[in-house]
Amino acid sequence: MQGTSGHRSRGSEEYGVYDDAKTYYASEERHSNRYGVRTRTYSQNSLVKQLERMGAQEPFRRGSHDETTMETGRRFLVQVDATLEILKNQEDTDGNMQITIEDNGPKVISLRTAASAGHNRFEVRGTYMLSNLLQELTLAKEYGRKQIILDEGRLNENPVDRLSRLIRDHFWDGLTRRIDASSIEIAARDPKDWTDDPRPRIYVPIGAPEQYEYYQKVAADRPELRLDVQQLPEKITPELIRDMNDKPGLLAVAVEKVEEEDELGNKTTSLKGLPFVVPGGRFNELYGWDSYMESLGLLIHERVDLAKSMVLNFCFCIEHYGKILNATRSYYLGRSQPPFLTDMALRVYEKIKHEPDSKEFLRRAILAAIKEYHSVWTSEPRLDPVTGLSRYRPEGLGVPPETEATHFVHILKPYIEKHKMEFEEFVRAYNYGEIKEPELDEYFLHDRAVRESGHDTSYRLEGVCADLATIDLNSLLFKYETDIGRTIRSLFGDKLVIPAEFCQGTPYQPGESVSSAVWDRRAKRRKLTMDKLMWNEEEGMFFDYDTAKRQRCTYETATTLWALWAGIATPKQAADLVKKGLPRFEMFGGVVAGTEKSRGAIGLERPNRQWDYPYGWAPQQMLAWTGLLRYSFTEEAERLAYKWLFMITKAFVDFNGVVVEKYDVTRPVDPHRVDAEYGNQGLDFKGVAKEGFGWVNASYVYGLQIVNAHMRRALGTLTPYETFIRAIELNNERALAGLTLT
Ligand SMILES: OC[C@H]1O[C@H](O[C@H]2O[C@H](CO)[C@@H](O)[C@H](O)[C@H]2O)[C@H](O)[C@@H](O)[C@@H]1O
Ligand SMILES: [Ca+2]
Repeated sequence: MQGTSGHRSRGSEEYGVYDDAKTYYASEERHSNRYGVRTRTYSQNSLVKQLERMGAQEPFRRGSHDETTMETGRRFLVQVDATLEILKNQEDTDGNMQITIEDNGPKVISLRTAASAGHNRFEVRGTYMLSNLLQELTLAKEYGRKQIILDEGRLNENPVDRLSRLIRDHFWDGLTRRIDASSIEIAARDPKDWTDDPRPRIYVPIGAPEQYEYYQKVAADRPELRLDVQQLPEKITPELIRDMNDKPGLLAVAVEKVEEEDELGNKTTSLKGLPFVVPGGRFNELYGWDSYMESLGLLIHERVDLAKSMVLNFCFCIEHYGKILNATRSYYLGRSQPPFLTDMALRVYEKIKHEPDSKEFLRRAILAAIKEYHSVWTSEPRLDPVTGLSRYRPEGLGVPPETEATHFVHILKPYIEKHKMEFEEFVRAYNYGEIKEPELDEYFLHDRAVRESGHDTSYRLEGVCADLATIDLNSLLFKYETDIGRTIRSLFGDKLVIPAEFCQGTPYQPGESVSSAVWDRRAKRRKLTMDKLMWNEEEGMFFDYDTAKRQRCTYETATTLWALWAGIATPKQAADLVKKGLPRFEMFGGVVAGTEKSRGAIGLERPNRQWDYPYGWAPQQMLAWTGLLRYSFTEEAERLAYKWLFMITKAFVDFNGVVVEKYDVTRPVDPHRVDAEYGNQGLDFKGVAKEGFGWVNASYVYGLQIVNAHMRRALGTLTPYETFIRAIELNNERALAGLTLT
């Protein structure tokens, strides 16, 4: 059985070229038996074959036929340490442990062939193959191999296949966490913990006493972990969240009961954490909207277990913390993130509906979403009582502790100078109300809202976010309303009873039942209000609405396309959005977060913000594609997906397998280079990338389902979109000219 993909069967002497690293490198036999081992190739996966099919020249010399056949492929006999040394000294000329197009080595290394018992040599050429060699050798070394028999197929693999395979077999597992004795030290690690003693710490809600007991036992059994276990009080206040800044920690999520047996056969019950996928890099906890995006990729890869358990973790968060959290760390307790629970639960349900407990799973998720809808999104302060629209407006106190150290320096500098204090001294005094600065209070009210919006940060939102009924949030709530209504009607006989534990913060009494009609009315009302206040007929786009100034905003944001995803646009509005709106956001690498005009001039005093032009983010792409398809704009969805996938694949090929958090979608050569705010995540690896970045991984596999087969092949040969489309048009013209009608 091959890792998680499971699509290869193997006889005792036959191995898969594309086995996951563990299967490939853990086998002693495969790498010692030079002659007995047969390796299957998947010729359709080979870059060589792709090039041949296109009539293009191979970028490297092929060896003699006695050493390679289409059946087996060429194999190399490689001494791991020595070859790694040569690669590093000769090819990694800038010494960053990656081989990229920026290295100036000779770009060629000669390897011994396995079939000649190391007698003959064959040259491996070019950045892509050499960087794949570096990646493979780094993995081989990690598995303790001194010598390997390496399939050439792993070096010249079609890059689309290689990246999809890495995501499926490696990246998801690399990003999966579980909060229990098996790996709590990994889940608890927090690169954003800037305190002097960043020890592992877990906060357990008052309603989960078994978990509190369990983690205390883990701490006692394994003192070397220095695990600090704390129980949260029942009421979580802004003051409490602020006080926890000195002792930041992980927040407990859902667990399941499991039976364990010791050596003597005694059975005991223990707890096992429900797994979740983290975004990656500095973000090592369960995030709100990242999880939804990740689940789209996980479901394609048949990792339903993971997507399902993330839904259950969200239910736990709503039940115990009152909301789906921005993420599960103490400093995120006061705020949420863009809500996607209903769509996520329905997609999981689609996959598991044949299972006996699937209806119960969906019922719990919908009940949790109803509670979240009322108690978080449509009650004050997030609700604007005048319009009935909602805003990102979380509660909190003081300066968010998790950002990079320099993030607020330019904001706080005048106040620090005014009070003649050191930076940290001022932050403390301000956080604890010893210094009153109402203007700063206002700034941080909006800053918290920006972070809740997921779009942290952007000039669209800075200094105003808590007042904005954004097109994104209100589209998402419209989707909640329609999803909840439809689910109650079609799956629960138009009657859903609200149990006591889901009533708090809602208008319902325990045992009261709800029907779909009220949800249909809510959706209808929201749509009418959004049409009236947010739609600009002339511009052909929805805009945010400022509930304080009572006026429509003018910042052009890609979130206008979320109206398509949610299904809130009429067919005419959708056509306008595509005709007038979309061209403003379409760049070389896909959809940009906002337009250059709206961002305005940037400079030393007004630095770049990561959710503005020229940056593009995975969720914006995925929602745009899905929305366009929903309204049958197939060509546009395919084109945008192609551009995004091309940019990611090209960076992956040219930069040693890199997959990052966000991209500069206007930059064809090195789009992964983003220096705004905390920089990019996913860049920091030695030799081989192990995780990619959660939502970009998902966008890659999701996007590959959007483009057609022809496009997928063209992506594999790194054909830029313009070249691809010209070839298609030429072909069409020829076909048209040759068409004879009888
Ligand atoms: O530490 C700074 C901020 O980091 C997070 O925001 C960014 O990463 C998140 C995880 O991928 C993502 O959900 C968000 O859209 C990004 O902007 C965090 O969510 C912020 O609250 C935090 O202040
Ligand atoms: Ca390098």
